[in-house]
Amino acid sequence: THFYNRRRKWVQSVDLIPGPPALPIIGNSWEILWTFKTDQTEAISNWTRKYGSIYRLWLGLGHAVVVLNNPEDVEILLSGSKHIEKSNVYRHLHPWLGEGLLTSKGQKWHMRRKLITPTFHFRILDQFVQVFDSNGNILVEKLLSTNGKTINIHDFITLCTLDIICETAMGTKVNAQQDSKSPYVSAVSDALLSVHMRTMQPWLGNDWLYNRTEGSKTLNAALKVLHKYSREVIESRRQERQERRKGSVSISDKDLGLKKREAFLDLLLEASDSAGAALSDSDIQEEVDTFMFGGHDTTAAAMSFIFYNLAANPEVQDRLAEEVAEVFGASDGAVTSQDLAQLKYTERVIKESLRLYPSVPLFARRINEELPITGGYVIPAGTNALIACYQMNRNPEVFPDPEKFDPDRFLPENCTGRHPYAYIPFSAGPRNCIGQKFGMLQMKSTVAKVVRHCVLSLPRPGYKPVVTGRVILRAEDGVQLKVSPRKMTPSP
Ligand code: HEM
Repeated sequence: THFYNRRRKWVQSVDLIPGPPALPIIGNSWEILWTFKTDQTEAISNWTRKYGSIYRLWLGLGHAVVVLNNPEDVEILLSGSKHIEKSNVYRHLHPWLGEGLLTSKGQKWHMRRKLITPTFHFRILDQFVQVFDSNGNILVEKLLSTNGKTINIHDFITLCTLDIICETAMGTKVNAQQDSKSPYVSAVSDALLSVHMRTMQPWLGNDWLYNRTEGSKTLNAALKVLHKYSREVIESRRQERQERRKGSVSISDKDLGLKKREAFLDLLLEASDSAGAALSDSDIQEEVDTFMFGGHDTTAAAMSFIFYNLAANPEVQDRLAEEVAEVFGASDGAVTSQDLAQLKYTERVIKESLRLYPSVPLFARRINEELPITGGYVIPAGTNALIACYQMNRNPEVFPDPEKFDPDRFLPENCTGRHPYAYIPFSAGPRNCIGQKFGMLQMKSTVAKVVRHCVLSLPRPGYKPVVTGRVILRAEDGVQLKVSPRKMTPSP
């Protein structure tokens, strides 16, 4: 009776928050599954239009989630250090990422975040600019070799961002752009798809059921390849460091370029040695796998949509091309982070594209202690709070005419007065995206490189990719575009 009364009180406190009528046991999940097929984005957009800035959903089997769309509430949740635990859905990532930065909690997360933050210092990011640049050159070459045929540009960009993250996170080259059929590249794509599909089918949250599916077998096979690769890289790097300390290693000239640059992995090994917080190889593996996961699919999705927006808005593409020509002139010399810092319009284009197509459309926190928010509402302990970034970014009160692609929304003068939590594609507060600066720098470099050499156009007038909310925002059939060479303006 005691349990029943407590449960009843809890259900009542959740139901003080408005929301769609829910069926017994399956709650509102049927609406996602039947009415909206597998697209949570559409479902949440509909509910947001109907219920506004806060509403609750029953996800089935008594699980409740509170969706927050009001920047003030989002700030209350994210700015403090109390509610930093991720929601249960993130456990689908555990088989791949273990308890790395993205999925860990409590003391472990605090300790790791402190240890890893300095590895993203801008001086360290500077040394990656050359990696962005050289991989951008290969991307341009690959894009131009399509000779104006309609392509799914997302496939090309994913291989490029995978090459970049391997080189910067592990200091190794998988040459994905040159060898897209390699077992490593296929394993990344299989693992991503399996995780995406599991999150779309709530009943597969049950491990017993999931372990009997084909998806689980594909995931396990892919993880074997991925984990073996990162484990071997870590082992050999640790050994190399030890030998170097003993002064017995000689590096060939060919390797020198790659070795001189410290990858995140080297910095983690360094930090682990010097901070006295020795991390085991499997601790380091969790973090390296986390960078691999968080650091390439997000930027690939973002850039696919940026290129779509540029193709759909030729005047924006021309203006961006002008800026790139101004900064780089006819020079084909090495790009520096100072050059990239001058690309202000490019930066606004990226921000505006992330507004309409945020790579992480939803993120969620576990509420362990009741949280009072605005309007007299209280989010009860034992629920999850969901930040619906995709929907917040299309709120017409914050972004008038929200479907319009207008990079000037991010001119400094147009940002004044906008609530700082109204636009947070990289999340905000102590548990925000640690790779934000890295991601922005990489996107600026690649977008500028592509627009400098290519003209992007739509496959047919009025084409618009159909988005589907998975863990990372995707276009249903990829992002279809045509690429042709851009005539360089002759230097004066
Ligand atoms: C367009 C690019 C990117 C976007 C939009 C993005 C977005 C986000 C968001 C929204 C979160 C918070 C997720 C949550 O609360 O569950 C996050 C966390 C994280 N991101 Fe990114 N990200 C991007 C690029 C990157 C890159 C390039 C890296 C690594 C090199 C990275 C590594 C991480 C990590 C490790 C976390 C977890 C941080 C923590 O919990 O302490 N991200 N990202």
